[in-house]
This record gives sequence, structure tokens and C-alpha cells, in this order.
Amino acid sequence: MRKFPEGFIWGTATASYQVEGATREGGRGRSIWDTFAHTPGKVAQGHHGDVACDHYHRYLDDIQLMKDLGISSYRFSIAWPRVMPEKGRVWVKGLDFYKRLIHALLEAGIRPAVTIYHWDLPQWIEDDGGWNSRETVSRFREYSEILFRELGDLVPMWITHNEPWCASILGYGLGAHAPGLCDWRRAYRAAHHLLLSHGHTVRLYRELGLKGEIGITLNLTPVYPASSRPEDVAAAHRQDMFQNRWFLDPVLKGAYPEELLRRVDAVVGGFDAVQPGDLEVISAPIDFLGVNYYSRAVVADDPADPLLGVRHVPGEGPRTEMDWEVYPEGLYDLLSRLRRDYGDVPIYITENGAAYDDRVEGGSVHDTNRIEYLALHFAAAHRFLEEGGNLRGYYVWSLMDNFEWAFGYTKRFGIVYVDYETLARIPKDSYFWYQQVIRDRAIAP
Ligand SMILES: OC[C@@H]1[C@@H](O)[C@H](O)[C@@H](O)c2nc(CNc3ccccc3)cn21
Repeated sequence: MRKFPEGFIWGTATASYQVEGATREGGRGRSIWDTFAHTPGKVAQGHHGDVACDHYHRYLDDIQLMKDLGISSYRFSIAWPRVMPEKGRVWVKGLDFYKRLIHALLEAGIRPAVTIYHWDLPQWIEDDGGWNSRETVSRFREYSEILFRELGDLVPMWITHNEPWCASILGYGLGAHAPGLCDWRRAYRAAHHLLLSHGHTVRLYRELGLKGEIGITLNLTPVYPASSRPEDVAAAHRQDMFQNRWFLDPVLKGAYPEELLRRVDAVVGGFDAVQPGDLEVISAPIDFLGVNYYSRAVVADDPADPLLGVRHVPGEGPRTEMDWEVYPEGLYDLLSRLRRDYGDVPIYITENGAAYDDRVEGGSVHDTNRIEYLALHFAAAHRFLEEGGNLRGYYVWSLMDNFEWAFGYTKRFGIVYVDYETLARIPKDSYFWYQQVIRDRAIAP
């Protein structure tokens, strides 16, 4: 058996817009994802989060599932539109649901890990410029201060942002996510303001003297060259800069990659969002780095690509329902690279999991493919730990099937199946497998 350390944190993760529903309850205002999902053509089959998994009303049953699972921590996000539903209005009572949720988690012996922002920006803030506007930085700090003052003594772990790369590139550059804009200049500016708001919020957390830990979650994708040809190796370097170092370097080294700044200058005419002192704020020391890992990228040189001169090529591994290659070695390589290039920063894997075409058969879901995926990735994490890696915990994405952004409910990541007709929860075989791993604090050799 491959044992994990005493005190290793086993968890599961979700996000507000993906599971809560109740989008018109408790005084909640509209988010950019309400707008985006209700815009025809943006989300598969016209799906939206109005009901989702109805976690807002079923959270006690879901906590019982977590308690039976045996996890020590649950990562979830707070919906900003519940606290700032409209311009000029703060609705602290919008936190009542989260206070109930947190107290119930603590009573169940489960450590709450709160993501302050997981993409559901209040629509009125987007109407005011959203993450393209520097004003949103101060609004995010104001929002964070409300959370810290209301929940700071109850919540021991805070994540400022989930995947600023996605929020900026997918939301403002490629238009695949809310708010659905296709403007690279806004994407770069949004990325900078997301990072700046992270730094100010970390500083605020320190100023308030709160006793927990705070960090940021980045989606990180190790990049491999399609061949050993120098031009493919150079292409992988460029993709790594765009995919990973763009956010890792400012947060952990206090500087953007020089080559990125040159490309931004060439593509959008300069990085006018950066002001003196910003990078010092962004690199405020953090207590941990949250890593979301799902798969790797393999790239070849392609001069025809205007942005980076790269072409993605498929890896040779099996694929999940998201058409992502199953490549557990990439997790080990990623964690080792972080330790090598960024020092011994404590790491939590804040998301890892897979979507598969799960079917209910006689009241069970035999998701052996997901068990295999998780076993291979747990083994990669264990290898890193064995080499002295500073890995604190692992949050499986996701506790339950949920709203998978532009794919709607067509992709299932949960270790618990959700019947969207009845909202019944059915623990999958992977739930019971994970339950045993937690009991053993080990995986089979
Ligand atoms: O797609 C699965 C999850 C998603 O449900 C989470 O909300 C989000 O935090 C998340 N991030 C990734 C990895 N990054 C990513 C890459 C391409 C598109 C969307 C997300 C996967 N996931």
C-alpha cells in the first residue's frame, strides 16, 4: 500500500453557480453566468444554473454524503451576487446560506475551504466594465472584506480566485465563457486586474490579522514538445509561458515573463493595465498554491498561428468525455516543476477529476474509468510526496455532477451521480473507492 502522510487533507470541490441553483432566492442578484447561460446558443442544450443541483436547499443531505465519504475538507465558492446584488447595495444577509453551510460543515468535522471568486461576477459590475476595469479590483477587495469580517473566524482556508486564466482568456479573449467577449486587449487587462485583486485581498487578510491560510488556485497544464526538434521545443516554451507562467511568475516571482510582455505589445499594442507597484501587490506572499490539474498539452511549432506560433497535437493516452488526454505523469511532472522553478511553496491539488459517460444500472453507477483515472493521479501525487514534495491535500473535482459551464449538464465529473429530473443523488462506485482510500489513507500499489 502507498500510504499518504498523517494529516493529509482529502477533500472534494464544487462552485456556487455550478451546484447551488436558487438564483432568485435570498436576495441574490444576477451574475454574468445567469446572463450568458440564458443567452441562446452559449450553453449546450440551453442549460443554465437556475436550479443546478439545488445545493442551496439540499446542502444538509450533501454534507451527510461528505461526512459518510470521510473527507476532511470541502472546497466551495461564494456567489458574489448574493452579497452585492446591485450597484451601491451590500446585502450581508446574502451570506446567511453560507453561514448555515459552514456551521453544518464544522459540526460534521469538515474543514471549509472557501473560493472567493469562481467566475460568477455580479452582472452590474460587468456592466461597469467587469474585469477589464481597474474599478473591479477595489470592488473585489470590498467584497472580500465583508467575507473576512463575517466568516473569517470560521473559515481556515481561503482561495482568492479560481483560475484567473479561464476567467480572463475564456471570458474576455475567446468568448467561450461569460461574459463572452472576444477582445485580447480586454483579456490581458482582465488577467492583470484579477491578479491585482488577488494581491490586495491577500494584503487585507494579513491586515485583519486572521489566523487561517490564504492562496490562489491556478489551472496549470504541463506542456510537452511534439518532437525533440528545436522549433517544437521552442513552441512548448511559448505555450508554457502563455498557459502557466503568465500567472505563476507574477504571483510567485513578482514579474511577468519578459517574452509575454513583448508579445502583448505586438498583439495588442502594450500592457497599459500595469501601473507602478502592481507587481509588488500581486506577489504578496501566499500560504499555499492551489493547483487544478486535469491533463497536459502537446504542441508543435506552427508559424501560421498568429498568437503563439503553436499547434496542439493529441497525446497518445486515452481520452475523457471532455476529450482531455488521461496523463497522470503530467501531474508528477507539474508538481516537480513547481518545486524546481518556484521553490517549496505548499501546494494543494484543489481540483483533479474526469468526466465520463456515467449510466445508472440497477441503482448503481459503475464508473471504473473514473476510479482508474483517480488511482493513477493519486499515485502521481504520492510519488511527489515520497520525494519530499510539499503537498498538503487533494480535492477531487467534483463531489457531484453539476453544471459544466458551456457544456451544461452534458458532462458528469461527480463521484456522486445527480439525476437532474428528480435531483436525487446516487453515490457512484468511485465514491466508495475514494471512501476506502480515505479510510486506509493509502492507495493500492
Ligand atoms: O471542467 C471541469 C472543471 C470545472 O467544472 C471547474 O469549475 C473549473 O475550475 C475547472 N477548471 C478546469 C481546468 N481548466 C479548464 C480548461 C479549459 C476549459 C475550462 C477549464 C476544469 N475544471
